[in-house]
Amino acid sequence: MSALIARQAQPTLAERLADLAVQVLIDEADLSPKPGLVDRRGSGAHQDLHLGLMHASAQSLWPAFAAMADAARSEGRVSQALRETLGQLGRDGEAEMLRVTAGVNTHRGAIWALGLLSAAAMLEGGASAGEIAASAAALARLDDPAAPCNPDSHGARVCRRYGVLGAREQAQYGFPAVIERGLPQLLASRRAGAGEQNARLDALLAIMSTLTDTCVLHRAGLEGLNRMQAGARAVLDAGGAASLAGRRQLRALEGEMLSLRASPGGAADLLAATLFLDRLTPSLAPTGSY
Ligand SMILES: CC(C)(COP(=O)(O)OP(=O)(O)OC[C@H]1O[C@@H](n2cnc3c(N)ncnc32)[C@H](O[C@H]2O[C@H](COP(=O)(O)OP(=O)(O)OP(=O)(O)O)[C@@H](O)[C@H]2O)[C@@H]1O)[C@@H](O)C(=O)NCCC(=O)NCCS
Ligand SMILES: Nc1ncnc2[nH]cnc12
Repeated sequence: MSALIARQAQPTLAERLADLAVQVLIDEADLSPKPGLVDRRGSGAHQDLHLGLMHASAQSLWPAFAAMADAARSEGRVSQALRETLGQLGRDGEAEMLRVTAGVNTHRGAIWALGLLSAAAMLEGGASAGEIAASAAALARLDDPAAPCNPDSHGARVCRRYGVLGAREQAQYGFPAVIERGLPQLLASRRAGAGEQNARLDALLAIMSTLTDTCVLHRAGLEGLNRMQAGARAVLDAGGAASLAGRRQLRALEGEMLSLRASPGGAADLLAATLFLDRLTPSLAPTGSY
């Protein structure tokens, strides 16, 4: 093989970021047992979702993530022009997702979070998770005049009704659910020897314990949100997913979520964002690999 062909076969950084974004979506979907969510065991609280659809949806988003990271490479800094390009690419990604899933919303929140983080990771090569999240926040705070205002999205409706902050603000504040909850818990549970799957479940529960997840509010109201947060805290207080007592609490939480039809889709997206930053930070160096 000629040197030229060998060089062309090397994935670009934008392609590696897209690989990683898709991989963490698949890892999130596969992680089991997750309360109320689609996982390897089944569809959780959903009628129209299943694991194969989550995988197909994740794969369909690769071009959108690669294009967002590539746009950030071309622009080289946080700017209004980059924000507008990302908005268009995000909407194109959503359209492709809806085409592949025949209209089911599988990953709208994930496109938002991982799209911004992929672009920010490209801008902030070699930076810490907090710095990448801060750069994503700066992008999210810029207005996108071309964004269609949808006052009837589930998120917009419950934010108005309950006066809470949703996916938009989570990004604008620098992903506190990821930086202050998910990532520290993932690292702490790993350090305590929980095992990788249990550490990821603990990270999800840490996010659920404080997040105003608009998916849960939309389906189960404030009572559902309070029960989700308290139930997730109870699992962690009992020793986490790796402990027998924690598993008992996790089963109880799952029963409650299913009886309320509640699904923490926003927390699931932020777990994917946690896994993205976790795997990205040590590997952004030019020689690193995912
Ligand atoms: C700014 C946007 C995020 C749009 O926000 P908005 O709140 O108006 O819209 P929603 O349609 O509600 O989408 C927000 C999704 O974000 C996830 N989420 C929820 N709470 C939080 C939170 N506190 N923090 C972070 N993320 C959160 C959640 O996504 C997951 O749930 C989806 C399923 O939800 P839903 O459709 O409600 O599903 P069901 O209950 O199953 O419906 P029914 O069965 O009852 O019908 C699933 O997709 C998960 O991903 C929320 O859904 C942003 O999207 C935007 O403006 N995009 C435009 C493009 C752009 O500018 N992009 C920039 C670069 S990427
Ligand atoms: N595993 C999952 N189940 C249901 N909704 C989701 N949204 C993102 N991940 C999800």
